[in-house]
Amino acid sequence: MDLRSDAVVLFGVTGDLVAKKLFPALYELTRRGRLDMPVIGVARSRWDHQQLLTAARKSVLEAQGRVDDEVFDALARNLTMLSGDYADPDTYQRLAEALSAAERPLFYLAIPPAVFTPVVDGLAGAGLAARGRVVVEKPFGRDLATSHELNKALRAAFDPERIFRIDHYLGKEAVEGLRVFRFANRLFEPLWNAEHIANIQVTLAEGFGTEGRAGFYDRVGATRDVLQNHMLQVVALLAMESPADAGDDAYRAEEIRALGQVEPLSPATTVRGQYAGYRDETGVAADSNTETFIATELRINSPRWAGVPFYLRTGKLMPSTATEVVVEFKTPERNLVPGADAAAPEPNLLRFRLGRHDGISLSVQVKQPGAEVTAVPVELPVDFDATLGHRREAYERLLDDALDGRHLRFAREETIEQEWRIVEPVLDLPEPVLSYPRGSWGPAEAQTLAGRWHAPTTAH
Ligand SMILES: NC(=O)C1=CN([C@@H]2O[C@H](COP(=O)(O)OP(=O)(O)OC[C@H]3O[C@@H](n4cnc5c(N)ncnc54)[C@H](OP(=O)(O)O)[C@@H]3O)[C@@H](O)[C@H]2O)C=CC1
Ligand SMILES: O=C1O[C@H](COP(=O)(O)O)[C@@H](O)[C@H](O)[C@H]1O
Repeated sequence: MDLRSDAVVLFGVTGDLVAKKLFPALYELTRRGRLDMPVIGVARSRWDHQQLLTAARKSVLEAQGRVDDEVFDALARNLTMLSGDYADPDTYQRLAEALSAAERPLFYLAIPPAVFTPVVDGLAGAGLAARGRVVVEKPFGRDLATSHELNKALRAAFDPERIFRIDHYLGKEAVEGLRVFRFANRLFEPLWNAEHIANIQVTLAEGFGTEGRAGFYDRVGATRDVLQNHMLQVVALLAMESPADAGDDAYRAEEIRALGQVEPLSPATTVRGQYAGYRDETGVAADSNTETFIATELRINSPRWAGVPFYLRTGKLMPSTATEVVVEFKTPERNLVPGADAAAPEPNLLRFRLGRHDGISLSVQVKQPGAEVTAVPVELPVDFDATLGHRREAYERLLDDALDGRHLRFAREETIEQEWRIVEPVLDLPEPVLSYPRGSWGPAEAQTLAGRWHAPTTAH
């Protein structure tokens, strides 16, 4: 492993991501003795030191419900603020002075994608890129062509080994756990194919709207925000073949191969929606055609998945907040035991809950009590919090990894390129988005796409 970084620079320290995820991650790393180094917050806003500390404390309090003063004071001693314009070379000169004692700073770009390249250029101009690592947030570019351009700009400034492309779903224990479920259980592997699986559904539902990020969101939309990255990453883990060995490179190679077999999405089997009232939000264009919801059907050209649709849907202001995969198995070849009301028995459903209350459940048929022999589904649930105890948050794990120069849980360039290739046909479609009521599962047209969507079981 490479030497650990010895300073952190957070570009966009006044922003939503830092408030929601990065301050709590820094606090937790401090608690565990993993962050005794300078942390410099950079922004255009002219925050003083006290404003920075107030924001950091507030965000820890909101994330955890309490603040341990001893831990927070240790973090606060390392925090400093640097305000400046990203187009002004003076900003980077002042940063270079502040980092004069740091040999391996980590630069975290928690800023809108449009500013990634100017900041990378600024760091290179001040001689900071040569000895630093850079963490780039998603979405990585706006499409395949711009992701190539961004890679070019990053590679011109940073050694490839020092570039870390975040897809924070890779840092989630439950998402990483898909790999364990698939390859550490003999039970399901013989069934994991078109012969036994009817369809696979992935839902990333959010019960909230743009939460003050509408200006950013309106330029991005649901496809670029989460479908292109988080959801396709989950699909890759579900669909991949077993790797040649247990090494990380072998796993990543299989993921890339699986994505390479995914057909580009088709507008004909895609429904885009926008929640009612979205255009009235500050920062949203009055005639915005940005989708806050997308549902689509994905197909994989491989013997394992021939004829098996993967249905994906994501949206803001849905009935609940949940990220869930449902694997729907085919029903028995012969219908010997009817389900309720003499209908065919329900299919077995294997659910992976990947959100905050993560876990797994499997529905199986058991005998309905009574004189008749009929089937009724029951759930075999596992709740990870209750069974496995507390696990670290994704951003804490990823920040820790990046500080150590560990790439395992970061997205590869080829993965991101495949993801853009897959979504490209449904980006910026000219057809008007369909309006949907707040708190619904999107436009009516999306309801029939999957035949029958399985609603997530978690609401939190
Ligand atoms: N928020 C989230 O939940 C998540 C965000 N991300 C990604 O993280 C990155 C940051 O997201 P988020 O924090 O939500 O973004 P914000 O919209 O909150 O922006 C972050 C900061 O960037 C600065 N900024 C805004 N616009 C510009 C601009 N045009 N030029 C220069 N600076 C600007 C602002 O600070 P100031 O004006 O003070 O300089 C702002 O506080 C994005 O790439 C996003 O995709 C990824 C996962 C989740
Ligand atoms: O990257 C993003 O992800 C979050 C959802 O992440 P989760 O860990 O809460 O499931 C989403 O809300 C945000 O819009 C997007 O930028």
